[in-house]
Amino acid sequence: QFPRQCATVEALRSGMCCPDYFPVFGPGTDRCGVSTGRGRCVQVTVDLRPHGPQYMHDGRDDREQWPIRFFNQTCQCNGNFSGYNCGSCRPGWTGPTCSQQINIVRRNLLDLSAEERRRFVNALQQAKVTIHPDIVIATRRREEIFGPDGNTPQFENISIYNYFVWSHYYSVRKTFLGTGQQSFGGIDFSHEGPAFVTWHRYHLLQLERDMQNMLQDPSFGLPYWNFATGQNTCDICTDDLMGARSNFDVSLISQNSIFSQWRVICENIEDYETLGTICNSTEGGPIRRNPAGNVARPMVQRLPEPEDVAQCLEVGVFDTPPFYSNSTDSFRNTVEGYSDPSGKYDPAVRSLHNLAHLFLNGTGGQTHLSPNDPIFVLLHTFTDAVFDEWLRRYSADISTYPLENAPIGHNRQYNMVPFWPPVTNNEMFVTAPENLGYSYEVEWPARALRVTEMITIAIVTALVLVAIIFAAAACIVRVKKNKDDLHQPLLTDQYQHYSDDYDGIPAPSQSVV
Ligand SMILES: O=C1C=c2cc(C(=O)O)[nH]c2=CC1=O
Repeated sequence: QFPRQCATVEALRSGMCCPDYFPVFGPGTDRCGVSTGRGRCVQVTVDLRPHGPQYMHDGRDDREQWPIRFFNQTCQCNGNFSGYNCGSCRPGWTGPTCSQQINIVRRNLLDLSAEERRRFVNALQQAKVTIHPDIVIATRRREEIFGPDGNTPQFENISIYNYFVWSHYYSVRKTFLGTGQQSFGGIDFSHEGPAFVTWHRYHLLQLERDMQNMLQDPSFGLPYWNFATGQNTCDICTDDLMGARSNFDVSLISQNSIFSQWRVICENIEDYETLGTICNSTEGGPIRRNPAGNVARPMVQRLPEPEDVAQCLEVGVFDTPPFYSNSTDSFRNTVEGYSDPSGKYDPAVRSLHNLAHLFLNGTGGQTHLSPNDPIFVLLHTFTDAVFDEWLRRYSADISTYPLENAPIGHNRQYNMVPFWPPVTNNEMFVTAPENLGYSYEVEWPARALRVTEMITIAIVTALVLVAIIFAAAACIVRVKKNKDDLHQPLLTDQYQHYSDDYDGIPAPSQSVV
Protein backbone atom coordinates (compact mmCIF):
# COMPACT_ATOMS: atom_id res chain seq x y z
CA GLN A 1 0.00 0.00 0.00
CA PHE A 2 2.45 2.76 1.10
CA PRO A 3 6.25 3.08 1.07
CA ARG A 4 7.84 2.54 4.46
CA GLN A 5 9.25 6.11 4.36
CA CYS A 6 5.71 7.51 4.24
CA ALA A 7 4.36 5.58 7.23
CA THR A 8 5.30 8.38 9.60
CA VAL A 9 3.35 10.98 11.53
CA GLU A 10 5.05 13.78 9.55
CA ALA A 11 4.35 12.30 6.13
CA LEU A 12 0.72 11.55 7.01
CA ARG A 13 0.18 15.03 8.47
CA SER A 14 1.73 16.71 5.44
CA GLY A 15 -0.08 14.47 2.95
CA MET A 16 3.17 14.18 1.00
CA CYS A 17 4.58 10.79 0.01
CA CYS A 18 7.57 11.62 -2.20
CA PRO A 19 10.50 9.60 -0.88
CA ASP A 20 14.09 10.36 -1.85
CA TYR A 21 15.79 8.34 -4.53
CA PHE A 22 19.34 9.13 -3.38
CA PRO A 23 19.44 11.74 -0.58
CA VAL A 24 23.05 12.95 -1.01
CA PHE A 25 22.54 16.16 0.95
CA GLY A 26 20.24 14.75 3.63
CA PRO A 27 16.60 13.69 3.85
CA GLY A 28 14.22 15.44 1.48
CA THR A 29 16.94 16.56 -0.93
CA ASP A 30 16.26 14.10 -3.73
CA ARG A 31 12.51 13.56 -3.67
CA CYS A 32 11.46 11.30 -6.56
CA GLY A 33 15.08 11.39 -7.86
CA VAL A 34 14.62 15.03 -8.90
CA SER A 35 18.37 15.73 -8.84
CA THR A 36 18.97 13.23 -11.67
CA GLY A 37 15.85 14.06 -13.63
CA ARG A 38 14.01 10.87 -12.70
CA GLY A 39 10.87 12.63 -11.51
CA ARG A 40 9.30 15.19 -9.23
CA CYS A 41 6.75 15.50 -6.46
CA VAL A 42 3.30 16.51 -7.72
CA GLN A 43 -0.30 16.78 -6.57
CA VAL A 44 -2.20 13.48 -6.81
CA THR A 45 -4.87 13.43 -9.52
CA VAL A 46 -8.20 11.86 -8.57
CA ASP A 47 -11.18 11.24 -10.77
CA LEU A 48 -14.21 13.16 -9.51
CA ARG A 49 -16.73 11.82 -12.00
CA PRO A 50 -19.73 10.20 -10.30
CA HIS A 51 -19.76 6.52 -9.48
CA GLY A 52 -22.77 4.22 -9.86
CA PRO A 53 -25.73 3.88 -7.47
CA GLN A 54 -24.57 0.65 -5.79
CA TYR A 55 -22.61 2.63 -3.15
CA MET A 56 -24.49 5.30 -1.18
CA HIS A 57 -22.27 5.94 1.86
CA ASP A 58 -20.01 8.60 0.37
CA GLY A 59 -17.70 10.08 2.94
CA ARG A 60 -17.51 6.92 5.04
CA ASP A 61 -14.78 4.88 3.37
CA ASP A 62 -11.01 5.57 3.17
CA ARG A 63 -10.92 4.08 -0.33
CA GLU A 64 -13.08 6.79 -1.90
CA GLN A 65 -11.10 9.03 -4.26
CA TRP A 66 -8.08 6.88 -3.60
CA PRO A 67 -5.55 7.75 -2.21
CA ILE A 68 -6.29 11.25 -0.96
CA ARG A 69 -7.58 10.23 2.47
CA PHE A 70 -3.95 9.31 3.13
CA PHE A 71 -1.78 11.32 0.74
CA ASN A 72 -2.30 14.08 -1.80
CA GLN A 73 1.24 14.37 -3.17
CA THR A 74 3.12 11.63 -5.01
CA CYS A 75 6.06 11.13 -7.34
CA GLN A 76 5.49 11.66 -11.05
CA CYS A 77 8.27 9.94 -12.96
CA ASN A 78 9.80 10.92 -16.30
CA GLY A 79 10.26 8.67 -19.34
CA ASN A 80 10.52 5.02 -18.41
CA PHE A 81 11.23 5.66 -14.73
CA SER A 82 8.61 4.47 -12.33
CA GLY A 83 7.89 3.47 -8.74
CA TYR A 84 7.26 5.21 -5.42
CA ASN A 85 10.54 7.21 -5.67
CA CYS A 86 11.11 6.85 -9.44
CA GLY A 87 13.82 4.34 -8.58
CA SER A 88 12.50 1.57 -10.81
CA CYS A 89 11.38 1.15 -14.43
CA ARG A 90 7.98 1.01 -16.11
CA PRO A 91 6.83 -2.51 -16.99
CA GLY A 92 8.65 -3.66 -20.12
CA TRP A 93 11.82 -1.67 -19.42
CA THR A 94 14.98 -2.46 -17.49
CA GLY A 95 18.59 -1.35 -16.95
CA PRO A 96 20.10 1.52 -14.91
CA THR A 97 18.47 4.16 -17.13
CA CYS A 98 15.39 2.06 -17.94
CA SER A 99 16.27 2.20 -21.63
CA GLN A 100 16.47 -1.53 -22.32
CA GLN A 101 13.30 -3.24 -23.50
CA ILE A 102 12.34 -6.65 -22.09
CA ASN A 103 9.69 -9.22 -22.84
CA ILE A 104 8.67 -11.65 -20.15
CA VAL A 105 6.99 -14.84 -21.30
CA ARG A 106 4.19 -16.25 -19.18
CA ARG A 107 3.93 -19.98 -19.88
CA ASN A 108 1.56 -22.82 -19.14
CA LEU A 109 2.55 -24.27 -15.77
CA LEU A 110 2.12 -27.79 -17.16
CA ASP A 111 4.69 -27.04 -19.89
CA LEU A 112 7.44 -26.24 -17.37
CA SER A 113 10.26 -28.78 -16.93
CA ALA A 114 10.76 -30.49 -13.57
CA GLU A 115 13.53 -28.01 -12.77
CA GLU A 116 11.40 -24.98 -13.79
CA ARG A 117 8.51 -26.24 -11.65
CA ARG A 118 10.82 -26.64 -8.66
CA ARG A 119 12.19 -23.12 -9.14
CA PHE A 120 8.72 -21.63 -9.40
CA VAL A 121 7.46 -23.36 -6.23
CA ASN A 122 10.63 -22.26 -4.40
CA ALA A 123 10.16 -18.69 -5.61
CA LEU A 124 6.61 -18.63 -4.21
CA GLN A 125 7.88 -20.02 -0.92
CA GLN A 126 10.59 -17.35 -0.79
CA ALA A 127 7.97 -14.65 -1.46
CA LYS A 128 5.82 -16.03 1.36
CA VAL A 129 8.60 -15.57 3.93
CA THR A 130 10.48 -12.49 2.64
CA ILE A 131 9.47 -9.12 4.11
CA HIS A 132 8.48 -6.67 1.41
CA PRO A 133 11.50 -4.38 0.98
CA ASP A 134 9.52 -1.19 0.29
CA ILE A 135 5.88 -1.47 1.30
CA VAL A 136 4.04 -1.51 4.64
CA ILE A 137 0.30 -1.97 5.26
CA ALA A 138 -2.14 0.08 7.33
CA THR A 139 -3.79 -2.00 10.03
CA ARG A 140 -6.33 0.65 11.03
CA ARG A 141 -8.76 2.90 9.22
CA ARG A 142 -7.61 6.46 8.54
CA GLU A 143 -9.40 7.86 11.58
CA GLU A 144 -7.40 5.53 13.86
CA ILE A 145 -4.17 5.55 11.88
CA PHE A 146 -2.14 7.49 14.52
CA GLY A 147 -2.79 4.80 17.14
CA PRO A 148 -4.17 5.02 20.68
CA ASP A 149 -1.61 7.67 21.71
CA GLY A 150 -2.05 9.72 18.54
CA ASN A 151 1.61 9.34 17.77
CA THR A 152 2.11 5.73 16.68
CA PRO A 153 1.25 5.17 13.00
CA GLN A 154 -0.55 1.88 12.66
CA PHE A 155 1.43 0.24 9.88
CA GLU A 156 3.07 -3.18 9.69
CA ASN A 157 5.67 -5.00 7.67
CA ILE A 158 4.32 -7.84 5.58
CA SER A 159 5.86 -10.50 3.35
CA ILE A 160 5.85 -10.10 -0.45
CA TYR A 161 3.26 -12.84 -0.97
CA ASN A 162 1.09 -11.79 1.96
CA TYR A 163 1.08 -8.25 0.60
CA PHE A 164 -0.42 -9.69 -2.58
CA VAL A 165 -3.12 -11.37 -0.45
CA TRP A 166 -3.72 -8.28 1.67
CA SER A 167 -4.13 -5.95 -1.35
CA HIS A 168 -6.95 -8.14 -2.62
CA TYR A 169 -8.62 -8.26 0.80
CA TYR A 170 -8.37 -4.47 1.17
CA SER A 171 -10.00 -3.93 -2.22
CA VAL A 172 -13.01 -6.14 -1.34
CA ARG A 173 -13.49 -5.39 2.35
CA LYS A 174 -16.82 -4.02 3.53
CA THR A 175 -17.34 -0.39 4.54
CA PHE A 176 -17.36 0.01 8.31
CA LEU A 177 -20.28 2.23 9.31
CA GLY A 178 -19.74 2.33 13.09
CA THR A 179 -19.82 0.08 16.12
CA GLY A 180 -23.10 -1.79 16.40
CA GLN A 181 -23.97 -1.10 12.78
CA GLN A 182 -23.77 -3.63 9.99
CA SER A 183 -20.85 -3.07 7.67
CA PHE A 184 -21.86 -2.33 4.09
CA GLY A 185 -21.02 -5.14 1.68
CA GLY A 186 -22.25 -3.73 -1.62
CA ILE A 187 -18.80 -2.40 -2.45
CA ASP A 188 -15.93 -4.05 -4.25
CA PHE A 189 -13.08 -2.15 -5.89
CA SER A 190 -11.81 -5.13 -7.89
CA HIS A 191 -14.82 -7.29 -8.89
CA GLU A 192 -18.25 -6.95 -10.44
CA GLY A 193 -17.31 -4.08 -12.70
CA PRO A 194 -15.05 -3.07 -15.59
CA ALA A 195 -12.01 -2.75 -13.31
CA PHE A 196 -12.09 -6.49 -12.70
CA VAL A 197 -9.66 -7.11 -15.54
CA THR A 198 -7.50 -3.99 -15.11
CA TRP A 199 -7.22 -4.31 -11.31
CA HIS A 200 -6.19 -7.97 -11.40
CA ARG A 201 -3.74 -7.23 -14.22
CA TYR A 202 -1.90 -4.66 -12.10
CA HIS A 203 -2.12 -6.91 -9.04
CA LEU A 204 -0.22 -9.64 -10.93
CA LEU A 205 2.28 -7.20 -12.44
CA GLN A 206 3.11 -5.99 -8.98
CA LEU A 207 3.71 -9.51 -7.63
CA GLU A 208 5.77 -10.43 -10.70
CA ARG A 209 7.94 -7.33 -10.31
CA ASP A 210 8.38 -7.91 -6.55
CA MET A 211 9.44 -11.49 -7.26
CA GLN A 212 11.82 -10.40 -10.03
CA ASN A 213 13.50 -8.05 -7.55
CA MET A 214 13.55 -10.70 -4.84
CA LEU A 215 15.10 -13.27 -7.21
CA GLN A 216 17.30 -10.66 -8.89
CA ASP A 217 16.01 -12.10 -12.13
CA PRO A 218 14.34 -9.51 -14.39
CA SER A 219 13.19 -12.28 -16.75
CA PHE A 220 11.09 -14.13 -14.16
CA GLY A 221 7.54 -14.58 -15.44
CA LEU A 222 4.47 -15.91 -13.65
CA PRO A 223 3.07 -19.04 -15.30
CA TYR A 224 -0.63 -19.64 -15.90
CA TRP A 225 -3.15 -22.41 -15.28
CA ASN A 226 -5.37 -23.18 -18.24
CA PHE A 227 -8.38 -23.97 -16.10
CA ALA A 228 -10.69 -24.43 -19.11
CA THR A 229 -10.24 -28.18 -19.32
CA GLY A 230 -13.86 -29.19 -18.78
CA GLN A 231 -12.60 -31.74 -16.26
CA ASN A 232 -13.68 -32.39 -12.71
CA THR A 233 -10.10 -32.71 -11.46
CA CYS A 234 -7.43 -30.12 -10.71
CA ASP A 235 -4.55 -31.02 -13.03
CA ILE A 236 -2.07 -28.69 -11.28
CA CYS A 237 -2.86 -30.10 -7.83
CA THR A 238 0.17 -32.38 -7.74
CA ASP A 239 2.99 -32.32 -5.23
CA ASP A 240 5.51 -30.91 -7.71
CA LEU A 241 3.12 -27.99 -8.42
CA MET A 242 0.33 -26.61 -6.21
CA GLY A 243 0.07 -29.65 -3.92
CA ALA A 244 -1.97 -32.83 -4.12
CA ARG A 245 -4.86 -33.65 -1.80
CA SER A 246 -3.95 -34.80 1.69
CA ASN A 247 -4.59 -38.49 2.41
CA PHE A 248 -5.82 -37.58 5.88
CA ASP A 249 -8.22 -34.70 5.28
CA VAL A 250 -9.92 -34.16 1.91
CA SER A 251 -9.87 -30.39 2.33
CA LEU A 252 -6.15 -30.08 3.12
CA ILE A 253 -3.01 -30.17 0.97
CA SER A 254 -0.63 -33.14 1.01
CA GLN A 255 2.28 -32.84 3.42
CA ASN A 256 4.65 -33.55 0.53
CA SER A 257 3.88 -30.04 -0.69
CA ILE A 258 5.36 -26.91 0.88
CA PHE A 259 1.92 -25.30 0.51
CA SER A 260 0.57 -27.56 3.26
CA GLN A 261 2.69 -25.43 5.60
CA TRP A 262 1.41 -22.09 4.38
CA ARG A 263 -0.81 -20.19 6.79
CA VAL A 264 -3.46 -17.78 5.63
CA ILE A 265 -4.00 -14.11 6.51
CA CYS A 266 -7.24 -12.07 6.69
CA GLU A 267 -9.44 -14.87 8.00
CA ASN A 268 -10.92 -12.93 10.98
CA ILE A 269 -13.55 -11.31 8.84
CA GLU A 270 -16.08 -10.95 11.66
CA ASP A 271 -13.62 -8.92 13.75
CA TYR A 272 -12.90 -6.58 10.88
CA GLU A 273 -16.58 -6.08 10.20
CA THR A 274 -17.78 -5.62 13.77
CA LEU A 275 -14.77 -3.83 15.31
CA GLY A 276 -13.80 -1.78 12.27
CA THR A 277 -10.29 -3.17 12.30
CA ILE A 278 -8.31 -4.14 9.22
CA CYS A 279 -6.61 -7.40 8.37
CA ASN A 280 -2.94 -7.41 9.40
CA SER A 281 -0.03 -9.69 8.65
CA THR A 282 -0.87 -12.26 11.35
CA GLU A 283 -1.14 -15.75 9.92
CA GLY A 284 -3.84 -18.23 10.99
CA GLY A 285 -5.01 -21.62 9.73
CA PRO A 286 -3.92 -23.72 6.72
CA ILE A 287 -5.06 -23.39 3.12
CA ARG A 288 -8.28 -25.34 2.56
CA ARG A 289 -8.94 -26.82 -0.88
CA ASN A 290 -11.34 -29.53 -1.99
CA PRO A 291 -11.51 -29.31 -5.80
CA ALA A 292 -14.86 -30.48 -7.22
CA GLY A 293 -15.96 -31.33 -3.71
CA ASN A 294 -18.89 -28.94 -3.28
CA VAL A 295 -21.69 -31.52 -3.20
CA ALA A 296 -24.26 -28.84 -2.36
CA ARG A 297 -23.55 -27.08 -5.69
CA PRO A 298 -23.07 -29.67 -8.46
CA MET A 299 -22.77 -26.83 -10.98
CA VAL A 300 -19.35 -25.91 -9.54
CA GLN A 301 -18.01 -29.44 -9.51
CA ARG A 302 -16.63 -29.01 -13.02
CA LEU A 303 -14.20 -26.60 -14.60
CA PRO A 304 -15.06 -24.44 -17.65
CA GLU A 305 -14.78 -26.01 -21.14
CA PRO A 306 -12.24 -24.88 -23.79
CA GLU A 307 -15.27 -23.90 -25.92
CA ASP A 308 -16.32 -21.45 -23.16
CA VAL A 309 -13.11 -19.46 -23.66
CA ALA A 310 -13.60 -19.46 -27.43
CA GLN A 311 -17.17 -18.21 -27.05
CA CYS A 312 -16.23 -15.55 -24.49
CA LEU A 313 -13.65 -14.16 -26.91
CA GLU A 314 -16.44 -13.66 -29.46
CA VAL A 315 -18.14 -11.09 -27.20
CA GLY A 316 -16.86 -7.95 -28.89
CA VAL A 317 -18.18 -5.26 -26.52
CA PHE A 318 -15.97 -4.67 -23.48
CA ASP A 319 -18.73 -3.78 -21.02
CA THR A 320 -22.40 -2.77 -20.99
CA PRO A 321 -24.65 -0.78 -18.61
CA PRO A 322 -25.02 -0.99 -15.68
CA PHE A 323 -21.34 -2.09 -15.75
CA TYR A 324 -22.00 -4.45 -12.90
CA SER A 325 -22.36 -8.18 -12.24
CA ASN A 326 -25.71 -8.19 -14.07
CA SER A 327 -24.39 -6.76 -17.35
CA THR A 328 -25.35 -8.76 -20.41
CA ASP A 329 -23.38 -9.07 -23.69
CA SER A 330 -20.34 -7.75 -21.81
CA PHE A 331 -16.93 -9.35 -22.40
CA ARG A 332 -15.88 -8.33 -18.88
CA ASN A 333 -18.89 -9.89 -17.17
CA THR A 334 -18.43 -13.02 -19.28
CA VAL A 335 -14.76 -13.56 -18.49
CA GLU A 336 -15.42 -12.68 -14.85
CA GLY A 337 -18.06 -15.39 -14.92
CA TYR A 338 -21.42 -13.86 -14.05
CA SER A 339 -22.75 -14.38 -17.59
CA ASP A 340 -22.88 -17.57 -19.59
CA PRO A 341 -19.92 -18.00 -21.97
CA SER A 342 -21.83 -16.52 -24.90
CA GLY A 343 -22.34 -13.30 -22.93
CA LYS A 344 -25.95 -13.69 -21.79
CA TYR A 345 -26.43 -12.67 -18.16
CA ASP A 346 -28.05 -15.36 -16.05
CA PRO A 347 -28.12 -15.01 -12.24
CA ALA A 348 -27.91 -18.79 -11.87
CA VAL A 349 -24.74 -19.07 -13.94
CA ARG A 350 -21.14 -19.21 -12.80
CA SER A 351 -18.62 -19.56 -15.59
CA LEU A 352 -14.94 -19.00 -16.47
CA HIS A 353 -13.07 -17.11 -13.69
CA ASN A 354 -15.83 -17.40 -11.06
CA LEU A 355 -16.36 -21.06 -11.80
CA ALA A 356 -12.62 -21.80 -11.44
CA HIS A 357 -12.64 -20.07 -8.01
CA LEU A 358 -15.74 -21.91 -6.82
CA PHE A 359 -14.44 -25.24 -8.15
CA LEU A 360 -11.51 -24.95 -5.69
CA ASN A 361 -14.07 -25.04 -2.88
CA GLY A 362 -12.16 -23.66 0.08
CA THR A 363 -9.75 -20.78 0.65
CA GLY A 364 -9.53 -20.09 -3.09
CA GLY A 365 -13.31 -19.73 -3.37
CA GLN A 366 -13.79 -16.95 -0.80
CA THR A 367 -13.13 -13.49 -2.12
CA HIS A 368 -11.56 -12.00 1.03
CA LEU A 369 -9.18 -15.00 1.33
CA SER A 370 -8.69 -16.43 -2.15
CA PRO A 371 -5.12 -15.23 -2.95
CA ASN A 372 -3.88 -17.16 0.11
CA ASP A 373 -4.10 -20.22 -2.15
CA PRO A 374 -1.26 -19.82 -4.70
CA ILE A 375 -3.55 -21.27 -7.38
CA PHE A 376 -5.06 -17.76 -7.38
CA VAL A 377 -1.94 -16.43 -9.17
CA LEU A 378 -2.21 -19.02 -11.94
CA LEU A 379 -5.97 -18.73 -12.29
CA HIS A 380 -5.62 -14.99 -12.73
CA THR A 381 -2.71 -15.09 -15.17
CA PHE A 382 -4.93 -17.24 -17.41
CA THR A 383 -7.84 -14.81 -16.97
CA ASP A 384 -5.44 -12.00 -17.88
CA ALA A 385 -4.30 -13.96 -20.96
CA VAL A 386 -7.94 -14.09 -22.13
CA PHE A 387 -8.23 -10.34 -21.52
CA ASP A 388 -5.05 -9.73 -23.51
CA GLU A 389 -6.31 -11.84 -26.40
CA TRP A 390 -9.54 -9.82 -26.35
CA LEU A 391 -7.52 -6.57 -26.45
CA ARG A 392 -5.55 -7.90 -29.43
CA ARG A 393 -8.62 -9.08 -31.35
CA TYR A 394 -10.63 -5.89 -30.83
CA SER A 395 -7.71 -3.41 -31.08
CA ALA A 396 -8.07 -2.48 -27.38
CA ASP A 397 -11.38 -0.74 -28.07
CA ILE A 398 -11.87 1.26 -24.86
CA SER A 399 -14.99 3.10 -26.08
CA THR A 400 -17.33 0.99 -23.92
CA TYR A 401 -15.18 1.33 -20.76
CA PRO A 402 -17.28 3.86 -18.81
CA LEU A 403 -15.79 7.17 -17.69
CA GLU A 404 -18.56 7.54 -15.12
CA ASN A 405 -21.39 5.76 -13.31
CA ALA A 406 -19.54 2.47 -13.00
CA PRO A 407 -19.52 0.98 -9.47
CA ILE A 408 -17.21 2.90 -7.14
CA GLY A 409 -13.57 2.25 -8.04
CA HIS A 410 -14.42 1.06 -11.55
CA ASN A 411 -14.54 4.31 -13.56
CA ARG A 412 -11.93 4.39 -16.31
CA GLN A 413 -9.80 7.11 -14.69
CA TYR A 414 -10.15 5.93 -11.11
CA ASN A 415 -6.95 5.12 -9.20
CA MET A 416 -6.96 1.44 -8.30
CA VAL A 417 -7.23 0.70 -4.56
CA PRO A 418 -4.88 0.17 -2.68
CA PHE A 419 -1.96 0.55 -5.05
CA TRP A 420 0.80 3.08 -4.65
CA PRO A 421 1.90 5.16 -6.47
CA PRO A 422 -1.53 5.89 -7.97
CA VAL A 423 -2.31 3.97 -11.14
CA THR A 424 -5.55 4.20 -13.13
CA ASN A 425 -7.64 1.45 -14.74
CA ASN A 426 -6.99 3.16 -18.05
CA GLU A 427 -3.27 2.44 -17.83
CA MET A 428 -3.88 -1.30 -17.78
CA PHE A 429 -6.23 -1.27 -20.79
CA VAL A 430 -3.41 -1.85 -23.29
CA THR A 431 -2.03 -4.90 -25.09
CA ALA A 432 0.60 -6.48 -22.87
CA PRO A 433 3.38 -7.41 -25.35
CA GLU A 434 3.60 -3.91 -26.83
CA ASN A 435 2.98 -1.87 -23.69
CA LEU A 436 3.67 -3.87 -20.55
CA GLY A 437 6.60 -6.06 -21.56
CA TYR A 438 5.06 -9.50 -21.20
CA SER A 439 3.26 -11.99 -23.39
CA TYR A 440 1.52 -15.33 -23.07
CA GLU A 441 2.60 -18.54 -24.76
CA VAL A 442 -0.88 -19.89 -25.43
CA GLU A 443 -3.00 -21.42 -28.18
CA TRP A 444 -6.66 -20.43 -28.18
CA PRO A 445 -9.35 -23.01 -28.90
CA ALA A 446 -11.31 -22.52 -32.10
CA ARG A 447 -14.95 -21.73 -31.59
CA ALA A 448 -17.41 -24.54 -32.35
CA LEU A 449 -20.25 -23.63 -34.70
CA ARG A 450 -23.52 -22.25 -33.35
CA VAL A 451 -26.77 -24.11 -34.13
CA THR A 452 -27.91 -21.32 -36.48
CA GLU A 453 -24.58 -21.49 -38.29
CA MET A 454 -24.83 -25.27 -38.54
CA ILE A 455 -28.36 -24.99 -39.98
CA THR A 456 -27.24 -22.34 -42.49
CA ILE A 457 -24.29 -24.48 -43.57
CA ALA A 458 -26.55 -27.56 -43.86
CA ILE A 459 -29.09 -25.66 -46.00
CA VAL A 460 -26.40 -24.20 -48.27
CA THR A 461 -24.75 -27.62 -48.62
CA ALA A 462 -28.11 -29.23 -49.43
CA LEU A 463 -28.88 -26.55 -52.04
CA VAL A 464 -25.47 -27.00 -53.64
CA LEU A 465 -25.98 -30.78 -53.71
CA VAL A 466 -29.42 -30.42 -55.27
CA ALA A 467 -27.99 -28.05 -57.88
CA ILE A 468 -25.18 -30.52 -58.64
CA ILE A 469 -27.69 -33.39 -58.93
CA PHE A 470 -29.88 -31.38 -61.27
CA ALA A 471 -26.93 -30.36 -63.41
CA ALA A 472 -25.69 -33.95 -63.52
CA ALA A 473 -29.15 -35.20 -64.42
CA ALA A 474 -29.45 -32.64 -67.19
CA CYS A 475 -26.04 -33.67 -68.52
CA ILE A 476 -26.98 -37.34 -68.49
CA VAL A 477 -30.22 -36.62 -70.32
CA ARG A 478 -28.40 -34.59 -72.91
CA VAL A 479 -25.64 -37.18 -73.41
CA LYS A 480 -28.25 -39.92 -73.62
CA LYS A 481 -30.22 -37.88 -76.13
CA ASN A 482 -27.11 -37.32 -78.25
CA LYS A 483 -26.33 -41.01 -78.10
CA ASP A 484 -29.90 -41.88 -79.08
CA ASP A 485 -29.65 -39.41 -81.93
CA LEU A 486 -26.54 -41.14 -83.24
CA HIS A 487 -28.29 -44.48 -83.21
CA GLN A 488 -31.45 -43.20 -84.98
CA PRO A 489 -32.14 -44.54 -88.52
CA LEU A 490 -30.69 -42.01 -90.92
CA LEU A 491 -34.02 -41.41 -92.66
CA THR A 492 -35.93 -39.29 -90.28
CA ASP A 493 -38.29 -36.43 -90.55
CA GLN A 494 -35.66 -34.15 -89.28
CA TYR A 495 -33.12 -35.35 -91.79
CA GLN A 496 -35.68 -35.19 -94.48
CA HIS A 497 -36.54 -31.61 -93.59
CA TYR A 498 -32.91 -30.70 -93.40
CA SER A 499 -32.24 -32.07 -96.80
CA ASP A 500 -35.41 -30.39 -97.97
CA ASP A 501 -34.17 -27.10 -96.61
CA TYR A 502 -30.77 -27.67 -98.09
CA ASP A 503 -31.74 -27.16 -101.69
CA GLY A 504 -34.85 -25.19 -100.85
CA ILE A 505 -37.01 -27.35 -103.10
CA PRO A 506 -39.75 -29.44 -101.54
CA ALA A 507 -39.22 -33.09 -102.60
CA PRO A 508 -41.95 -35.11 -100.93
CA SER A 509 -41.16 -38.40 -102.69
CA GLN A 510 -37.36 -38.12 -102.71
CA SER A 511 -35.38 -41.09 -101.43
CA VAL A 512 -31.79 -40.89 -100.25
CA VAL A 513 -30.90 -44.55 -99.94
O1 LIG B 1 -12.03 -15.15 -4.74
C1 LIG B 1 -13.05 -15.11 -5.35
C2 LIG B 1 -14.12 -15.95 -5.05
C3 LIG B 1 -15.28 -15.85 -5.77
C4 LIG B 1 -16.51 -16.47 -5.70
C5 LIG B 1 -17.28 -15.95 -6.67
C6 LIG B 1 -18.68 -16.27 -7.01
O2 LIG B 1 -19.02 -16.11 -8.18
O3 LIG B 1 -19.44 -16.67 -6.15
N1 LIG B 1 -16.59 -15.05 -7.31
C7 LIG B 1 -15.37 -14.96 -6.79
C8 LIG B 1 -14.33 -14.12 -7.10
C9 LIG B 1 -13.15 -14.18 -6.39
O4 LIG B 1 -12.21 -13.44 -6.65
